[in-house]
Amino acid sequence: MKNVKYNENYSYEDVEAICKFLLEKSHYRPKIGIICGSGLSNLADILQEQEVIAYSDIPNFPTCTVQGHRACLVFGILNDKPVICMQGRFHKYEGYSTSKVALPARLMYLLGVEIMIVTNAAGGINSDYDPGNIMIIKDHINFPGMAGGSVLRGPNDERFGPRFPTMNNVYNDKLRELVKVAAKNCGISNIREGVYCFLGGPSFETVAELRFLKAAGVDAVGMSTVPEVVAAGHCGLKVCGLSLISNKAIMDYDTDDKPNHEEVLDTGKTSCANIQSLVSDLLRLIEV
Ligand SMILES: O=P(O)(O)O[C@@H]1C[C@H](O)[C@@H](CO)O1
Ligand code: HPA
Repeated sequence: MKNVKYNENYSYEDVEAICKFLLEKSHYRPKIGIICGSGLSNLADILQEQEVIAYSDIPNFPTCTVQGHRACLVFGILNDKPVICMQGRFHKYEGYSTSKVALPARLMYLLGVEIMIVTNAAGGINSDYDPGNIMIIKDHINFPGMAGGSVLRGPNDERFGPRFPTMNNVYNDKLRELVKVAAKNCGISNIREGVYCFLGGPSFETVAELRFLKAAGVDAVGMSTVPEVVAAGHCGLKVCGLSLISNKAIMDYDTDDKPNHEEVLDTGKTSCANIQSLVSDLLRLIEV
């Protein structure tokens, strides 16, 4: 068990101090930020002229407790654009405070990032989805948020954003269109677009829960991303969300199949090249 601090609150000044540390360490001033999901840390491997900083070397920065999250922050160049890439996120189910889960988005905002590309591994609920498919997130259902567990719960610091931010078009429509163009350019034919549902985890869903989500219009289910997206929308970042369908959700009682984290990580390995080329071409297309 790592010696992890779970409950610290990250005030504006705390995020600012981390930002200042990074700006002193790196000459990069990225306008695009990437968060790598489970098993997707190798997305950062495509950055050139890398400056890698371990989370453990950043004062007052959280660590990752989940396998498949490398816990490094990578600055570099992708298709001539400076980028910051976080190899590992902080999930609510790890026991972290809401402000810690919001930290990646808020840090990117203070660093001057304008576009946040957020990735995750997710279970495919839509019966047309197969492991290895990439789903462009069109919208989300924030189950914990709908029940009072929003990442924005608590006193609002107006320096990050307003008390009542809109989430309309939070998954920016222009970026979604660019991903489709990039997919075509890369020969990725099985690109999907759908609704991602955030659940608290860490247990995988029951068959009854999955059937409920399917009836509610959910295409893919996961345990992350939405808190970061809500925090990003709060501070006015444009967001592009990509789910790698790592496994098919098991909606049947008559099977011994079970979802598991190893399968999630394995799909990350086998689909890495596709995600890398997609994100790389997306960056070429983005104008910032
Ligand atoms: O960080 P992400 O959402 O990519 O990770 C998913 C959700 C759980 O953390 C884990 C389950 O295997 O993968
Ligand atoms: N359910 C929830 N989260 C997930 C899954 C899943 O099937 N796969 C990857 N993350």
